[in-house]
Amino acid sequence: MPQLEVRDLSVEIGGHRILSDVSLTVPPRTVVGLLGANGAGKSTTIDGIIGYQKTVAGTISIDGRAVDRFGAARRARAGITRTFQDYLLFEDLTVEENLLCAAEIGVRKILARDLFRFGRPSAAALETVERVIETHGLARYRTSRVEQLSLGWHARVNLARAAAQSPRVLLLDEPAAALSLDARHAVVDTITTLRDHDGLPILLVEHNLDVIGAVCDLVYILEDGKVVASGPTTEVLDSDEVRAIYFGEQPDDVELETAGVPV
Ligand SMILES: Nc1ncnc2c1ncn2[C@@H]1O[C@H](COP(=O)(O)OP(=O)(O)OP(=O)(O)O)[C@@H](O)[C@H]1O
Repeated sequence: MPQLEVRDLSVEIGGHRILSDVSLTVPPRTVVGLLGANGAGKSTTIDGIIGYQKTVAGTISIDGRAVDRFGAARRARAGITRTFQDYLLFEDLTVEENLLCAAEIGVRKILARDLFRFGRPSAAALETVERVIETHGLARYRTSRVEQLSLGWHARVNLARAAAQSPRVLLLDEPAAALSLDARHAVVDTITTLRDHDGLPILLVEHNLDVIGAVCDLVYILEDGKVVASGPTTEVLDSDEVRAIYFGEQPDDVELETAGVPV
């Protein structure tokens, strides 16, 4: 089972240090929350891991295999898959077709732009799509165009599409942002399935503490581009130090609702 290891990752943008020596481990079958106030460096960490953001120092490995010298495309082929806060689904294609595109990319180790080269879907991709539809309860919407679906179902399809790519490591960037309570529950269900059924290591950037409490086994707290606390979720979130740093409030004076961003 794969594990993601990030050691001493540092990023500079325009001469400013944005991340300083960020280290984190995402074990298999584990959801690790990456938390912090706006501007703490969460998205930059994800961008650094996928190879989208140049790093000035640090190592990244999957299951002991270093990938930090790879470009973004090769890291994707090595199994690092991310989702975006903007879902970037193909709205005019069906759920099944969206999943098929992702599955084909995963099976053939190609980029999205190369999809048009292949006339017929591969048997392996079709099989993957069936598995994902079944696992993530998408059967009744398989032939619906994504544009016909509610925001909650967009969120589910977005996560299922990542699963269809057969990742070895999943990086989820605020999958529950701007969703209703019901839709957030759907996201929690889907992430739980990705962890328990697919056994994936999952790094989750999230602000909503209900979602964090429901799915994160471990959390890391970032502040000004540095890890300032880490450990089991309740232990970290309940510590006076983290409550003071992260919520900007005094101990015993904190309502655990949101972490700096409106629900
Ligand atoms: N391309 C860029 N140019 C200049 N500064 C940047 C750039 N990208 C990020 N930053 C800065 O780096 C810091 C970290 O940004 P980042 O987006 O990683 O934070 P975040 O924790 O993901 O915040 P949010 O929760 O708002 O998404 C911020 O101060 C941001 O302004």
